[in-house]
Amino acid sequence: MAASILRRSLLAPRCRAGDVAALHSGPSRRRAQAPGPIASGRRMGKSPAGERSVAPWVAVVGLEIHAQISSNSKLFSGSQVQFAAPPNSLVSFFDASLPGTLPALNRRCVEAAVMTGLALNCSINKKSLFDRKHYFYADLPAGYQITQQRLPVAVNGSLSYSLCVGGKKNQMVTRTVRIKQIQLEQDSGKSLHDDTRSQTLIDLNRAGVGLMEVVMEPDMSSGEEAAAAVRELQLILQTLGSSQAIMAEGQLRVDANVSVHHPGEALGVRTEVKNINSARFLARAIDYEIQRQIKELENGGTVINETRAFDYKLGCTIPMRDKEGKQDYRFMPEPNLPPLILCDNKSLPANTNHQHVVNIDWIRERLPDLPSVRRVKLVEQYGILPEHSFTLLNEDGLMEFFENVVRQTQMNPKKVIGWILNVMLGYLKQHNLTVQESPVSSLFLADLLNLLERGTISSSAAKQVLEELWKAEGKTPLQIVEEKKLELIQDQQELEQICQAVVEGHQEEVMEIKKGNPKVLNKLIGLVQRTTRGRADPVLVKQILEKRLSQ
Ligand SMILES: Nc1ncnc2c1ncn2[C@@H]1O[C@H](COP(=O)(O)OP(=O)(O)OP(=O)(O)O)[C@@H](O)[C@H]1O
Ligand SMILES: [Mg+2]
Ligand SMILES: [Mg+2]
Repeated sequence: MAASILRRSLLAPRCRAGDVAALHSGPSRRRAQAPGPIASGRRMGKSPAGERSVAPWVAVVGLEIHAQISSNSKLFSGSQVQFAAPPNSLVSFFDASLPGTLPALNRRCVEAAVMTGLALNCSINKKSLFDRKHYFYADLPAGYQITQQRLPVAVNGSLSYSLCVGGKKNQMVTRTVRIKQIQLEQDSGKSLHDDTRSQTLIDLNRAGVGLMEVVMEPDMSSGEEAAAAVRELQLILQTLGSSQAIMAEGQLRVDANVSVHHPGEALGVRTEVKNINSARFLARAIDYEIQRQIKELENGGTVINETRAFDYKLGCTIPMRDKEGKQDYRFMPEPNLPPLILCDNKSLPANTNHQHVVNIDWIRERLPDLPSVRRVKLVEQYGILPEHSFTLLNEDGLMEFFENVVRQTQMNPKKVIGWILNVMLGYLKQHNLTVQESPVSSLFLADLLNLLERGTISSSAAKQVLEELWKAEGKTPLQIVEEKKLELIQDQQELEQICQAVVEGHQEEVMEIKKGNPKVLNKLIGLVQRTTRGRADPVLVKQILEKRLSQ
């Protein structure tokens, strides 16, 4: 069984995200608990029954995530930070490394890193240091990046994330990945390759922008887990406001370190897939890389410690030529920046100007509710399912939309969530719209649900009204109901007549019901609704038909 799973996955030209995860066993695990095995074909000799036993592989994944700090200016200079500005329009002398320029640390960036560290359960170092990391690249004018290598601002944290598992993906499990450290560092510039002129142009707008590098311990074991962890981190950063974390704008870039080994043996050699800026591609890149390494090792080859890139068009990883071999970064202390000293309530010097210190406790007291807390509150407050609370938070603006509707309608939140997730979200996805772009406002949806709740319209009529509301012509739900005459028919006599006509015209169905097949009744109810364009009161219709058919 295990071997057959392996064969299938090795033969598949591309890994499907989830193939590997499906082979893992066990709940959340720390590193001491080895990640679940992946079936492999490594021959281990014959078992007593004469079958060849197979040693499984274990995949190990560790992420380094660069999050662009949400700040108006850069980490060490006053230049503005702005996406898609004209090239080289946001560059100070310091960003261009002109001699004689000096770094001046941006307080906002320090606060963002402390806030993020606290939200990720890290210890915040009251003293941290800046270092120079040297490498030569055209978009790094100084020849080094200022980072925190020896003593970063935050260490030893953890991040809990949830994902769906099981054959039908209907079971949610929560796992934890340890955070090794969070360091402050500068971003580099951007190289723009002009193939037609065989030129490379440099844009330094991004050079010196503040980044937080979040380094995770190698506690994960599949692309799916990594994608779920990154999504949770993204939500946390956005909740804190420490990074906008928009992946499509390069504000959250992930390097995925991947290795495989046999259980009980030392961790394998890792490769590093660089600069992935989509959760979906991250999952695909990791799962591809795991299978590639297993295949390589099973064919007698070796895995080399190299950096690779993910080609999303081909769905595979390829070696990067620019950083082959082990690089010597010649780390050295940054001589132009003193140690970064933070304080807390206890160590706050007397008579200090608050502008001149960063107080960890002050930041801790002002942390907003994190996504995990918000989800629990949503479940408790509205009685919705935990998995629905995930969807509400995962879709940008959906939770606010839901809460606005709930505030303005008498409908039970448990019913409202169905309309939001099944009807609204389905429509938005189908038309590739964000919640903010929804043609139907929360107020109009609430009005519509109120009409339904009060029994003014049926649920099928409500769907028709929604169809009209998508057109965004400014008409209120009530106006649409009146114009299209969609009010619920509750007149007993009128409904009796319609039901009678349906019964008379469908004698075969009537016989079926009388023979004891009650399901056919729904067909007759459906026919009444078709005649009335969904306006008949379904409760009354059912009563009338049941009475008529029992005679
Ligand atoms: N055997 C392994 N398999 C998979 N991942 C690993 C393994 N060993 C370490 N890692 C992961 O590799 C990453 C190492 O990141 P770190 O920033 O410490 O070093 P680096 O990659 O050498 O530096 P750089 O910041 O220059 O990329 C961590 O995320 C860690 O979890
Ligand atoms: Mg790193
Ligand atoms: Mg790395």
